[in-house]
Amino acid sequence: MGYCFTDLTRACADEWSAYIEHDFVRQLGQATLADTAFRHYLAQDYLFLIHFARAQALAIYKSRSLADLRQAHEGLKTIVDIELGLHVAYCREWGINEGDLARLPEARATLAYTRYVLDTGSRGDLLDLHVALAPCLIGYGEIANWLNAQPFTLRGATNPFDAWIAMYESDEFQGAMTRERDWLDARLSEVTPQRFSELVVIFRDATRLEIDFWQMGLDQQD
Ligand SMILES: Cc1ncc(CO)c(N)n1
Repeated sequence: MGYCFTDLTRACADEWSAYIEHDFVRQLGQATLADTAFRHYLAQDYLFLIHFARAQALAIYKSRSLADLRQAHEGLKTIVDIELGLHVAYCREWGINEGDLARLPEARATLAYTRYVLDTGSRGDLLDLHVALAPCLIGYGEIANWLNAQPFTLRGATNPFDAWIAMYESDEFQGAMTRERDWLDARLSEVTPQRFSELVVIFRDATRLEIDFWQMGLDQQD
C-alpha cells in the first residue's frame, strides 16, 4: 500500500496524456489556435470557475480538521482571488466584458463537468471531492510546464496566448498545485487498494470531462 498522486495519473495514463497534450493545448502553444475558439473557451471557463469555486467551498464545508479547512480555503482563494481576477481582466482584453459573461448560456461540456464535480463531492467524502478537483488544479499547472518543455511552444509577444501560459506557470498557481499534490499524497498513502480503485474511477471521469472541455473550445460547441 501507500499510494500517491502519480499513481492516479499512472492508472489513467491514456486519458491523462490526452488531456495534458490535447490539440487545443498544442495549438495554444504554437499560436495557431483560432481566436474564436479561444474566446469561446475563455467565456465558458468563467462559468466553469464560478462552479469550481462553489466546489472548493463545499470542500471547506466538508473539512473536519483545521488543516483540511485551511487546504480547502487555499483552493478557494486560488480560484477566486488569483484565477478569476486574472480571468476577468484577461477576458476584457479579448473583448468579452463581465456583463457578457453573466448572460452567457452554459455549454453542455461546462454543465457536465462542473455538476459532476459538485455531485461527486456531495455524495462522497472530502477525499472523493479533492480527487474530482485534482485534474483541474494540478492538470493546468502540469499543462503550463508541459508547454514550456515543448520545442514548438512560442513564448512572448509573438504568441497571443502567452499570458494564459504565464498565469498557470506563475509561482502562485504552481505553489497551489504543489500544496494540493502534497495534501493528496498524504491522504492517498493511507487508503486501501479497494478505496484507491474507487478514487481512480473519479479521477478518470473528471479527466475525461477535462478532455471534453478542450474539445468544446476547439469545436466551439454550445
Ligand atoms: C476547465 C478548467 N480546468 C481547470 C482549470 C484550472 O483552474 C480551469 N481554469 N478550467
